[in-house]
Amino acid sequence: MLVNASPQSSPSSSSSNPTMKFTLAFGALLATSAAAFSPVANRAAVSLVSSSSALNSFSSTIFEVRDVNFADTKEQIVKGGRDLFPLLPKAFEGIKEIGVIGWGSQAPAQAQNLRDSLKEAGCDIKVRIGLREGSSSFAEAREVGFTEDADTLGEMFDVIKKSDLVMLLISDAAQAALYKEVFAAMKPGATLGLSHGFLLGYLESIGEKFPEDMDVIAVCPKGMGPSVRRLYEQGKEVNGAGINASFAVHQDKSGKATELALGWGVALGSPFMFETTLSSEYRSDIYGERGILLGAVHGIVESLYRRYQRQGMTPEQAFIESCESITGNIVKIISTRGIKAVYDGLTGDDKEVFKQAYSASYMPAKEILQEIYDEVSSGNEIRTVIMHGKRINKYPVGKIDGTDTWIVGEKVRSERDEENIPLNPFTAGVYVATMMAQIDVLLEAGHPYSEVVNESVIEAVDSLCPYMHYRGVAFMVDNCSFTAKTGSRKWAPRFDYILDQLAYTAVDNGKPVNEDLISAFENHKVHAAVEECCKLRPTVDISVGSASSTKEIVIQ
Ligand SMILES: NC(=O)C1=CN([C@@H]2O[C@H](COP(=O)(O)OP(=O)(O)OC[C@H]3O[C@@H](n4cnc5c(N)ncnc54)[C@H](OP(=O)(O)O)[C@@H]3O)[C@@H](O)[C@H]2O)C=CC1
Ligand SMILES: CC[C@](O)(C(C)=O)C(=O)O
Ligand SMILES: [Mg+2]
Ligand SMILES: [Mg+2]
Repeated sequence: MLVNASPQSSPSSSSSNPTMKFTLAFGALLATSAAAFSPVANRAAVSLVSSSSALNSFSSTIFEVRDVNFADTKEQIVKGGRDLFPLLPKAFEGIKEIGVIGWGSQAPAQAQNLRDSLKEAGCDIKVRIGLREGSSSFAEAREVGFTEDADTLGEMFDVIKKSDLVMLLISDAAQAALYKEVFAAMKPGATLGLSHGFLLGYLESIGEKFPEDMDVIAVCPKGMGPSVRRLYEQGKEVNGAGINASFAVHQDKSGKATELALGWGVALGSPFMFETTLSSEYRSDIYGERGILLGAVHGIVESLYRRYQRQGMTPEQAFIESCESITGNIVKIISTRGIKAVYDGLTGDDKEVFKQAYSASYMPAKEILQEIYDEVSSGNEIRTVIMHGKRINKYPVGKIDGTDTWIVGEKVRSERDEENIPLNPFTAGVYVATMMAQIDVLLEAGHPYSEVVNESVIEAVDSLCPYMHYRGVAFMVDNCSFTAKTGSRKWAPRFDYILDQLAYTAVDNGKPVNEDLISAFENHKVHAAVEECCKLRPTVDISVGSASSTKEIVIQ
């Protein structure tokens, strides 16, 4: 968990004054025109890949590439499923050793899923874990069968040297600090595999690139590590249960990079894979986790919990009407029937309350969300994460569930009557407005529906909120990446304050409902896209409560 990843100490710095170089590079990034921050515009700028210079033009000779209509847009996807495991030997052709580097949230899940899937497919590929010397994670990796004796566990650079595919799953801040050594250790012809676009964002910010003689791919699960493992295990009973993943082919020297990326996604158990670029991925991912996935939902719950008590509810009832209403009712409706079903299910006064809350919350939430998107696109948020990595030894991340809200919440959870959790229409209006504002910012920036819906809807309802429901907010946030933990802690209070200060006061002062906003919501194209995405995966309630070989992080 601890990183010491300062740009100053980075071996990458070629300038005699690395701090200055870092600052100047970000300055240059900020000075670039707004158009260049659009993922579509940026695609051309960063793409070194001939075959995927435009999205939705990939092909595969191994997996079926399907056209789907997300709202009014045609996109290409590859559907996953265990029935495709027999195709894995072909997709992983030429790969004999896979090095999974790190043991945070993703690595335990991805390494175990890959090992199981490749074995089931009859592939003779070794999956080996690489960790920094002295890492406390050695013991945890051994517990699930990766051992030095079997030569499936070792020091990270030793593992990197032997691997044909290096899955770099150490924290993003550590990737930024160590990338030069990692590239230098990789053997000729090996592929670099990422689960995030962060490293590209960092390299661009300092005017550097990936070495041009290697394949660079990413498979980015749109859900936290424990859910990637748990749903994979459930997929043994329900074919196709899993976490969707985006994939990016950034460099394709071998001509085999797309097949390998798709094979990796299938082996993880993803119900479907959709194409992105590293640039589009890091913008949407870093943004989404600061928004409705983690930061915004935390801020919404805190602000509503206080509001409902001010209105006379007991702390327990206030928690039920805020947090429980979201995690135990609203997200379940969204997961099975879509966002609009929450609204369609309301009648009479409840519908009016929803409209008031929605109409008052949409713009304040969108203001913060747009600010987050701009901070990510400009490189500022990447810089925040790297600077946080530098401070972390002195100021470790603290617990976020020691407050009254979450202590009361623990009691409520222990006494919960799952069948009778209310759907509070005010809570629903605030939550849905924030989700819609997040969707609109991404669509306005040019992200494809597949990315927008996964990063704003499916991940929230299928992967993250179920953990907040059963284990509380800290469990949800702290099983996410270091990048996400940093951002959620930074932005949650901004949502809390702006909703309290602007949205709830507007309602209390009798501001009329903005009918244009409501009509835009009712007729939004995203509803059709959500419906289509949901058809592509079985509706499975994640078994968060059951025992599993999943690593789960609890900060003491
Ligand atoms: N969390 C998630 O669910 C998701 C994460 N991702 C991406 O996956 C990647 C991995 O993230 P995640 O699994 O969350 O892990 P974390 O961000 O929590 O990072 C933890 C891992 O990084 C290692 N690490 C930290 N500093 C160093 C260092 N200086 N040298 C070597 N290793 C170091 C830790 O080692 P040690 O074990 O020794 O402490 C640990 O294994 C990131 O790119 C992230 O953005 C993508 C999708 C979802
Ligand atoms: C939502 C957080 C995440 O992006 C994720 C689980 O996908 C992360 O960085 O952990
Ligand atoms: Mg993330
Ligand atoms: Mg993510």
